[in-house]
Amino acid sequence: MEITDALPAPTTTSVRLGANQYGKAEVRLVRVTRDSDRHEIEDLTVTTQLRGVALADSYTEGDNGKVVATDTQKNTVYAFAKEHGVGTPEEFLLRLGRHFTTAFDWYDGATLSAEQHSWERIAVDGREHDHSFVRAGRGTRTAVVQVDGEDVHVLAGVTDLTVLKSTGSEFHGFPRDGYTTLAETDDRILATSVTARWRYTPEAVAAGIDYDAVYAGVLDRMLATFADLHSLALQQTLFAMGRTAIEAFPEIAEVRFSMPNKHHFLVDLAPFGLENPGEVFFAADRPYGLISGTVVRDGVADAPAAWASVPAFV
Ligand SMILES: O=c1[nH]c(=O)c2[nH]c(=O)[nH]c2[nH]1
Repeated sequence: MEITDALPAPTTTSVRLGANQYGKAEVRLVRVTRDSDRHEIEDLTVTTQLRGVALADSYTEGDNGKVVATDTQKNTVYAFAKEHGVGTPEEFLLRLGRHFTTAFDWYDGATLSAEQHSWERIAVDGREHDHSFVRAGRGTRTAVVQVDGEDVHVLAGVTDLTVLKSTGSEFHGFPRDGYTTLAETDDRILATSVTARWRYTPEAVAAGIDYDAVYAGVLDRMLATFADLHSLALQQTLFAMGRTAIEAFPEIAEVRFSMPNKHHFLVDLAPFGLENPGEVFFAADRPYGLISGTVVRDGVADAPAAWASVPAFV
């Protein structure tokens, strides 16, 4: 049998384009308002979806004459954040929706959606910090108990403790080679999602620990240190956060951290005739720097059994 015999006979099947829409999904927008030393941050994930019968040709013929590029839609989100501010997600989306459907009158409709990521100011000594924030919810508390023969180890911790400071962070002085493009900076956003686990000393475990109180105290001190330390690198912030926990609580033997460096890139608004002096950022989700480290109280014995099967660093 020849191969051609196996092909179906030609038919008169016809197809048509059904419902469709297109746009940019999950535009990560962070807007810093820095009119005074007390910064405000607004953080949205925005999705634009545009529709119109006139768009059919783009699907059926490859005719892009009426296709406002999804890249343009993304730029519009950032430029509008600069030009008009953000405000409520509803009003921000209304502005975008009106723009797309009036500036390009062939669009019959649009679906604009947003998730708002809520931040609270970090409180330091009862005072709300001007430019350091923690995601509402303050992370998830974790605990591990290891029984190893007669020994009992207790690890406490937190994960997804997402923090951001809109200034008070620099990064420079790093080696440059032929592959280095990163610009040195003396003012950047520093943001991370802290995973920390701390081990209590066996003596403290035996004597009894007010686990709730230490957990709350460790979080308060770590957050205050994140807020107050003028950071030269996330590595430096990590060490200082571990140090403050160990200094404040004699029950703690060591702290292990994993901290993704959640990069925020300044959006280049110059092509749209707009300046961007540290106000509108693209919050990238990957790749991210991953900074891990352990801070250890001098003089305490190592306890490898405490960490068995617990990832040292995530
Ligand atoms: O705080 C930082 N530490 C790094 O090691 C690093 N590397 C990088 O590209 N940016 C940063 N930021």
